[in-house]
Amino acid sequence: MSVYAKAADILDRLERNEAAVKTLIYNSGFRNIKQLYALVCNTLKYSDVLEEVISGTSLMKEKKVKMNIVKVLVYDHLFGRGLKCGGGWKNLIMKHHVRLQASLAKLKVKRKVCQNEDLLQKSVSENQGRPLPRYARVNTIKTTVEDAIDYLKRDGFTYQGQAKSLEDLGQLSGKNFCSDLHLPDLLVFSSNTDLHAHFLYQAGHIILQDKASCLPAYLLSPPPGAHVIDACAAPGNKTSHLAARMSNRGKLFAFDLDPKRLSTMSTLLLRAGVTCQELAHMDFLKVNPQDPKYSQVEYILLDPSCSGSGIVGRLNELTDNPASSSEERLQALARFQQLCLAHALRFPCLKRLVYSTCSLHSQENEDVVAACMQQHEKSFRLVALLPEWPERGRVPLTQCLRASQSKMLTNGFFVAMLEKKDSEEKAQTHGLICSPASVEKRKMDTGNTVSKKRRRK
Ligand SMILES: C[S@@+](CC[C@H](N)C(=O)[O-])C[C@H]1O[C@@H](n2cnc3c(N)ncnc32)[C@H](O)[C@@H]1O
Repeated sequence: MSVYAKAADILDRLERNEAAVKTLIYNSGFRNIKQLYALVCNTLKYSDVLEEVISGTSLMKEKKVKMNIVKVLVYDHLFGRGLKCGGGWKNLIMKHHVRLQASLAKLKVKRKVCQNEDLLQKSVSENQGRPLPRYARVNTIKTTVEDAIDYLKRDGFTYQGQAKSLEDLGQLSGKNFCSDLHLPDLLVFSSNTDLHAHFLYQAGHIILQDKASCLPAYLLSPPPGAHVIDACAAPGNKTSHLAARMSNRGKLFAFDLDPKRLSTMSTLLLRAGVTCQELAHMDFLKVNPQDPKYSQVEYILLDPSCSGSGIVGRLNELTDNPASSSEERLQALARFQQLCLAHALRFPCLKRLVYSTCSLHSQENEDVVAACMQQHEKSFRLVALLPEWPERGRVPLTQCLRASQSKMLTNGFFVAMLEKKDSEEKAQTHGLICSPASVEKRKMDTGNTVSKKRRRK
């Protein structure tokens, strides 16, 4: 039986509640379990998207076709690796190819997204448990926080002032909104607020960005006029945030390997009024740190590809499978992340670097940073970040920050900041690091073993 027939059969059985997905797959007797697992799980994740796309065509009016076989075929055709079959099924899909593409494009316009993945996240997150508040970062290149608040008030929203606790964020309802308690340019709305059609978003005055993903540029905090690298930049929310921190002055070199994501990024930066960027379709690992072009680069933001396990609504129970977060895959990602981090530290004038992921796995977070620090501890220190942020990196790396849905009402996230030891400009000057007293207190609270070792020395 082909993988498509097998996957459709498993979807039928799931609908009949015959067993859990993993059980059905492992008991299927199919030779390539990994391939089958990926196809079934991805079809499930895209299920409502697929149904809507298919309903925009006359595919289901064809004789003897059933929904689940059509779903797996359309999944692979539109979102997967392309159909790996011939004969009747391929002919069927190809006959409806143009309609399918048109229906997909229509759905993207309707949901106001550019990427297939965004379609997925939106559809999945809408069906998930406790919803997160909605965050909007005020784009200070185009407006001020005060003007954005005034505009929203005139538009029927009720401003509640600055939040005093995380509970204030979780309790927002209706058209109430507030300023965030940690990040100064961030406004917080109730979970059912959709600002995609709002003038402030359409005009680039606000950027709809999860709170945790605002941390890297906020913490790196390059001053106006600085030379900065955004190493893995697309689709560019953090790039536009960096530009705002730089008051749109200086040089912002942004690299990405994916041309489609880069083109989305150009649109996003244009809307945000960013002009200090220089985008390059390039492998960051091949960017030469000795190139005179980068001789003044003092700040690097490194937000490399990761497992994405922190994204709320990714159906973690499904993605926790051999195809997506196997130890093998995590190790490959961690190797790539380590290479990027080591490469970034080769830029001769680097003063400060922020490393971030939207992963929950310590293999991609603390382990990557700890391995790098072992190699570079003579020249770089790990900066202890935001004393008021309660969720910390896992011991011993409590200088770093973590964020999670349950504790911080954000997507799962990790941030570390490395600073050159002889750097004249200290993060302290930006008020972004812990005072010595609060670091000491946290060391005592967490039993920071690194600090203990240092003390022993
Ligand atoms: C987590 S995403 C970055 C998100 C982005 N920082 C933002 O906030 O919008 C990781 C990006 O790294 C890019 N990437 C992966 N490998 C790369 C490499 N070797 N060089 C440059 N970019 C790379 C991917 O195409 C992807 O767009």
